[in-house]
Amino acid sequence: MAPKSLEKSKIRILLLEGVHPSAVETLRMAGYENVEQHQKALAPEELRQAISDAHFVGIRSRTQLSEEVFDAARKLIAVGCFCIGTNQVDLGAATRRGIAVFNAPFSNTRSVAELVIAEAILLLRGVAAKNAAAHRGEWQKSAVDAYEIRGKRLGIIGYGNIGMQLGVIAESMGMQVQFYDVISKLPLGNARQLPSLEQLLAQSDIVSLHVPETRGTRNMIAAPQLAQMPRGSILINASRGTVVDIDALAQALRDGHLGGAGIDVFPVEPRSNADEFQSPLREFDNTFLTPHIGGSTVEAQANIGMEVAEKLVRYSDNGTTTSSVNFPEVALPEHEGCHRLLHIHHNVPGIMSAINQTFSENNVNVSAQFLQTNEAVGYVVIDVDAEYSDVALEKLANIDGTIRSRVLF
Ligand SMILES: NC(=O)c1ccc[n+]([C@@H]2O[C@H](COP(=O)([O-])OP(=O)(O)OC[C@H]3O[C@@H](n4cnc5c(N)ncnc54)[C@H](O)[C@@H]3O)[C@@H](O)[C@H]2O)c1
Ligand SMILES: O=C(O)[C@H](O)COP(=O)(O)O
Repeated sequence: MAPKSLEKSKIRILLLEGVHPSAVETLRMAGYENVEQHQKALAPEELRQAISDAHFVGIRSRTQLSEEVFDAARKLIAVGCFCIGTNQVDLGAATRRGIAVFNAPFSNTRSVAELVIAEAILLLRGVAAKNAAAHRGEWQKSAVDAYEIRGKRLGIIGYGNIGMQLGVIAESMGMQVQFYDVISKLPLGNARQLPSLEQLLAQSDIVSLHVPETRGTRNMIAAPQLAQMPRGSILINASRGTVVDIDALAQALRDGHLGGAGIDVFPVEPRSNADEFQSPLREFDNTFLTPHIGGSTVEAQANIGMEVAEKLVRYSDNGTTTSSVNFPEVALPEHEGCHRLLHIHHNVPGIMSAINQTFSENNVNVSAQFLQTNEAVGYVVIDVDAEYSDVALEKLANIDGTIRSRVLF
């Protein structure tokens, strides 16, 4: 028997890692009351247990949703990443199971850019080291190696949402902004795109990283790249910990080649605030080491809570996938007066004709149809008269290439 539209009270939502209360409020306002919240990431076994009967899960950057975890998540319909990065989710595994993944691509960008600007100012003034010394009772009043940021060259690696915003703020403070990106990007203000990473590194006083975690960005800043940076320059990384070779950075600081660093993300981060933070960078006074808080402001978290919860609600209520990171994007109208069938299938030829043929053979009256595909999956949404939805859903579920189907009413 084909599955029925679930009552909202039966839709179980699991929120991990202290997702902001604005998410719960947004879900409740939309009628979703069955929400289980955890302030921390769960250990792997606990996670598999907790996710086993969840229809939606909300995570931040710490929870790893691997193939194994998805295997345990038998009822999962969608994942909400209440953050920007989605590298913690095996997107291929989610897609193969017909699980949509959403994130919040904009809500914490300003918070990251502000932190980077603050660190750039304080590192160029030598404040990190002078502050650490003062805490030990040392008085280091001196103008040696203390600079304004005005007129200095800021090199941004990854000119996306955060990189662009950072560039605009930095330019308003008098910095010369240049960037390197794998894609040609329209520069904002007077920013300049440089053709190679080497050029950017060699020509910047401060380098700030804003790339995602991918195979191509792994250790993109290692010993050879650090050597290309001018003596006394500053490195800031608030992107992902895998992007910088931390041992090579420690060596560059030890040698005095770099003037300082601001590092917010680490190759290995403590699982919780109760665990010790271990890093070869702890010995250096001229570094800011922050616990992955680039996006951790009250404003950002509240906005992210609302933004991602709204996306989950829209997907659950009417099938809209706008801004999904792994699903074809379909923005759908209301479906009052009819039943809506959602069909997620492998993107292979013949599926649409099979659907249309079986509907026509069974006299299913279709009032609207929406289709979008990406290279992996097709997503077709079909509005039918209520009396046909049982038979239509059953037929849909049996079409070759079907990953998943459900009905909304
Ligand atoms: N520290 C934090 O708390 C925090 C907060 C938010 C985001 N982040 C991280 O910052 C990253 C960037 O965020 P965003 O919103 O600007 O992302 P974005 O997708 O808008 O921009 C990323 C940019 O990097 C470019 N890029 C990708 N690979 C590259 C490469 N090998 N070399 C040069 N450029 C490359 C892309 O073309 C794109 O322009 C996120 O993926 C996330 O991992 C961290
Ligand atoms: O990807 C992000 O948005 C950041 O890394 C923030 O992650 P967090 O929500 O775990 O702080």
